[in-house]
Amino acid sequence: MLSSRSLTQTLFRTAKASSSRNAVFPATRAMATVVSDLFKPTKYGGKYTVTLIPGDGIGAEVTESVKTIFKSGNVPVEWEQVDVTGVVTGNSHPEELFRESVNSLRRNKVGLKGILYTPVERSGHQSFNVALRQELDIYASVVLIKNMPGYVTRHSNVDMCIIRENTEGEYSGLEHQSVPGVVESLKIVTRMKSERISKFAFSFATANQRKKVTCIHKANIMKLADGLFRSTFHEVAKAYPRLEVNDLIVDNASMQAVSRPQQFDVLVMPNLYGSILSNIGAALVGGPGIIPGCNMGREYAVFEPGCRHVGLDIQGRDQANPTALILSATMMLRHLGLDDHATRISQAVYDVVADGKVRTKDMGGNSTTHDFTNAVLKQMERQ
Ligand SMILES: NC(=O)C1=CN([C@@H]2O[C@H](COP(=O)(O)OP(=O)(O)OC[C@H]3O[C@@H](n4cnc5c(N)ncnc54)[C@H](O)[C@@H]3O)[C@@H](O)[C@H]2O)C=CC1
Ligand SMILES: O=C(O)CCC(=O)C(=O)O
Ligand SMILES: [Mg+2]
Repeated sequence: MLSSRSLTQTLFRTAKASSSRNAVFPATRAMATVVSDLFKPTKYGGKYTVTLIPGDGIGAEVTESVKTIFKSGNVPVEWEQVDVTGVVTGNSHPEELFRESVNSLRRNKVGLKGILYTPVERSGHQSFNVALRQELDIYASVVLIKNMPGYVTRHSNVDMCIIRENTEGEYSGLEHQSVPGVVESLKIVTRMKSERISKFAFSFATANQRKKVTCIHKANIMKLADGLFRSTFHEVAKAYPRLEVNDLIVDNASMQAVSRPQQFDVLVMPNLYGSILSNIGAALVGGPGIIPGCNMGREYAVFEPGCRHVGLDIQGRDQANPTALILSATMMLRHLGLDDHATRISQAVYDVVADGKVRTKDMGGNSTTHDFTNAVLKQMERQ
């Protein structure tokens, strides 16, 4: 097994800024440029087998988009699809399918995933999304928040990377009612996991020629838990004297993110703050439909939309923006060393968005998921 040192050294080695056409959205490329000597997924018959979890809500529709694009682009990937769902109905066996998805990911080491629904009201139903991250120890969530060329939003020049501890913190799932009316919810923070995610963030920043790493916390209130996260971060920072380092309380960071997001470069934080800031960040540059993401560990990598939205309200309407999943899929291709395929597809997506004629509703247009997919296919043919 590779050490976490070799992991972070090999993970994200690429230039942040580039004027080349293929680097229109360089940060996404940077995030995804994973030198694939890390997990060495196996090719059978010239193809990689990748676990595919479409997920609930809009999952089936955006997954279909990716499948169509991969097929048309002759991408050497064979899907092993597991239709695990968080929606509980009378006849389904959600636990069995969940186990099947974990086993498939253990075999293949790489997965592409939509989002699984977690009912708010139902007690005793743990989030499969969270359980998957914990079981596979895919501890680093990486989400890039960057303006898409040609798509104008309130802020320009936003380019920040949110690195989020993915396996503990507020998502530990340890809650109990001590006596009726009194609930204790445990937030677990460990030195080991704080150190590991901090090292990941610094290595990522170094490999991508980024300048600054900011730790986000609430150590003024959670003095022990976030205090440990923050002090561990500063301890790790000593090994990276070339990087500018600071820390910020999460409340202030949220305000700064909506008023002056350009000040942020790489941010590292505990689990829940990562979820909230990823959502704030998405809103800054175009919404959850365009933000790709990945979950990285020492042995496995699972790529999924960075904002992790289910989209139950628009399920089955051909309305979802598939960009977030397509770009997550191109990150996965770079992880597999299939850079040419990745660039061809991601460039087509950026061109379609920049052109502005085919845009889904969330981006102010009237086009359907199918329209967008077809526009990407046409653009790929033109290249
Ligand atoms: N409710 C759940 O089961 C889960 C929730 N979460 C977390 O909770 C937060 C809130 O989740 P929900 O309330 O379920 O949000 P949601 O899934 O209802 O999404 C919020 C809004 O964004 C829209 N949207 C999302 N993805 C889109 C796309 N690709 N194209 C077009 N429109 C899109 C949806 O239609 C919806 O109007 C998320 O940020 C996520 O991190 C994460 C996993 C599961
Ligand atoms: O899995 C869920 O239901 C919620 C998880 C979440 O908020 C996230 O992954 O950002
Ligand atoms: Mg979330």
